[in-house]
Amino acid sequence: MQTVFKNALAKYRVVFLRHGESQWNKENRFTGWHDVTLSQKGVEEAKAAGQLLKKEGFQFHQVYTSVLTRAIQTYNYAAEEMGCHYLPVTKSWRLNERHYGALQGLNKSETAQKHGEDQVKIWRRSYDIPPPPLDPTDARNPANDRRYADVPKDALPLTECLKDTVVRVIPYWHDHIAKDILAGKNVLVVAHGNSLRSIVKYLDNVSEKDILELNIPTSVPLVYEFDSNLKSLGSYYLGDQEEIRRKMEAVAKQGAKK
Ligand SMILES: O=C(O)[C@H](O)COP(=O)(O)O
Repeated sequence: MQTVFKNALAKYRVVFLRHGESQWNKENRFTGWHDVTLSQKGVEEAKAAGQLLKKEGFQFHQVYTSVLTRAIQTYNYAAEEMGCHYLPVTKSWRLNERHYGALQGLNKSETAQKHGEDQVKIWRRSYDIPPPPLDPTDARNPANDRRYADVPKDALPLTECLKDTVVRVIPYWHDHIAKDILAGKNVLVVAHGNSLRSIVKYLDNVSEKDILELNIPTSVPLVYEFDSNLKSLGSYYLGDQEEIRRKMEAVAKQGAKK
């Protein structure tokens, strides 16, 4: 079974999926490029996303993930449910979460307690204000991680604002993902809250002000439909809309004081 487009003018579509809850999402810690695994709840969320995509008749030709374990695991658990482990999976650092700089590892509520909720919202959601950077001598500098050995050193971040994330993600969208979609492939992109916010900002031309309020829930398939020129005709989340609203609100509240 193949699902029909919601918009009668649509020619293409893509499905985006934020990874399921990770161990550090569970502990409410800034994660960024730190590599953590899914929590048990995250595993269940990933499986549920796979079941939902299967039930709705989605079939894919090509998958993209970041090079972070939580996104790769999410695809693997979802693929188990969809019976599509055979699909080609392209992994790129360009789809990684936004680098959270020196905030990585800190608890979000405790950080709000210390620096104020407004400051934490700026660090989490502003378009062009990055969190404090990692010291280049910090062992967590991505240059020390062999998974980035092929990435030019000057492209590896020590912190990123959303604008920086847009700069690394959108060329990848054009050079790889969009080309596959235009070639008629059904594509699934499994990535992260902020790498997906950067794509949504680009596709829907969201203003720098409005992007502040955009929160992407864990492991809920987000479907975009496009016309023949890959212009967005709208998007929708699959699943129980009330539950999805609650999940988005929960993401927004992670930066609240205890
Ligand atoms: O990197 C992280 O901490 C999360 O995955 C995304 O966090 P945010 O919703 O606080 O930006």
